[in-house]
Amino acid sequence: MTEKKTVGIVGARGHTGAELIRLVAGHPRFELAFVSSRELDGQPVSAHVPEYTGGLRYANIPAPELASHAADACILALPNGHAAACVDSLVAAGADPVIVDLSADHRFDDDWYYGLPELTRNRYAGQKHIANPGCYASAMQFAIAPVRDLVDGPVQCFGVSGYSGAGTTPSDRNDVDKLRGNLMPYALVDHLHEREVSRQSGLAIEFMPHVAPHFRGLTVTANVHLREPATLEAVRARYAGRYGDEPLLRIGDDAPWVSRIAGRHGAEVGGFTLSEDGRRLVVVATLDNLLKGAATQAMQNLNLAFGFPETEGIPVES
Ligand SMILES: NC(=O)C1=CN([C@@H]2O[C@H](COP(=O)(O)OP(=O)(O)OC[C@H]3O[C@@H](n4cnc5c(N)ncnc54)[C@H](OP(=O)(O)O)[C@@H]3O)[C@@H](O)[C@H]2O)C=CC1
Ligand SMILES: CC(=O)N[C@@H](CCC(=O)OP(=O)(O)O)C(=O)O
Repeated sequence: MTEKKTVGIVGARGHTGAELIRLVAGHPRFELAFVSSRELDGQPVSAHVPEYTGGLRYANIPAPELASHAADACILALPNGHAAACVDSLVAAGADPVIVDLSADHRFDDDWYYGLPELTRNRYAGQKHIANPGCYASAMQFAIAPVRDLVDGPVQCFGVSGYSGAGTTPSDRNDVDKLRGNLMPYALVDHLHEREVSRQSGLAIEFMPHVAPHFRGLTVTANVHLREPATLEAVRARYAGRYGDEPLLRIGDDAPWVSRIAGRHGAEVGGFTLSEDGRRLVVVATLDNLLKGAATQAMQNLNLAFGFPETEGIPVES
């Protein structure tokens, strides 16, 4: 086996950071170079992520010092607005790792590759700067892409996420007391993922997100008006044609349930329902926001960037 490629994770204490540590620890061709966290500075990684059995400790690495920690790839798992300082510091120092940014900071930047592998891998041309898509944005795009050319008018998407989607910085959206027995609507127009999917798909998206009391996993119900009447057979054939060979996408006749996707690496699309006139299609997509909505996708992107099989190191269910 050739030498492993080294990966640094910035923002490694967070929900997605922990999933990334697990994935890198279990990968045959990557190993951790550093994991940064201010709060866990000095603590052994294995004390927080038992799947990692090496001796590495978290380190507080401020952005200006990032370039002094060599790595073949650097994953940024920081809150929105913090990626630029890290990228600038790496570029200024002449370090040129593959950078995968989990935040939204580069999803609207044409100089960065937008890495939603199942839909954009044919646009990958060796870019070393990769913007990882948003979690809801991934589910919405999986729900809509196979019928994109049939869409008439805006697509409405109703989304419900587990509260891990809101990160670890305390807010109403990850406050378990306020969420108990509750469903919390927020950002009902102009959510960032509404803009992200509109930009990527070229369609008008109307997205209404909610956060629920469960920890992980999200569901999106997309309401798609069609230019011409369709049949269920034709709709199913389109989704099967588009996703049938995708190891991380599963298509089902029944609507997928969020409780069944939590902790799993793929996404599910199903529940195809047509109005009587065949002009209104409803589709449901679920995924684990921390995995296919974040860390798993980042690992697919890293594999792609290093020329490894795209799902290497990702537990794929048959
Ligand atoms: N959660 C999710 O479902 C998804 C999240 N994302 C995106 O991924 C990124 C990470 O999300 P998530 O893991 O949930 O976030 P968390 O809030 O769980 O973790 C954020 C991490 O960043 C560090 N951090 C926080 N503030 C700062 C700061 N000012 N300067 C430096 N480090 C900081 C924190 O660690 P410490 O304080 O120890 O340094 C922590 O390790 C975000 O951009 C998010 O939008 C994308 C898709 C899905
Ligand atoms: C429940 C919840 O709050 N979810 C987050 C989405 C998480 C995500 O994908 O965030 P970024 O686009 O910021 O990377 C939100 O709606 O902002």
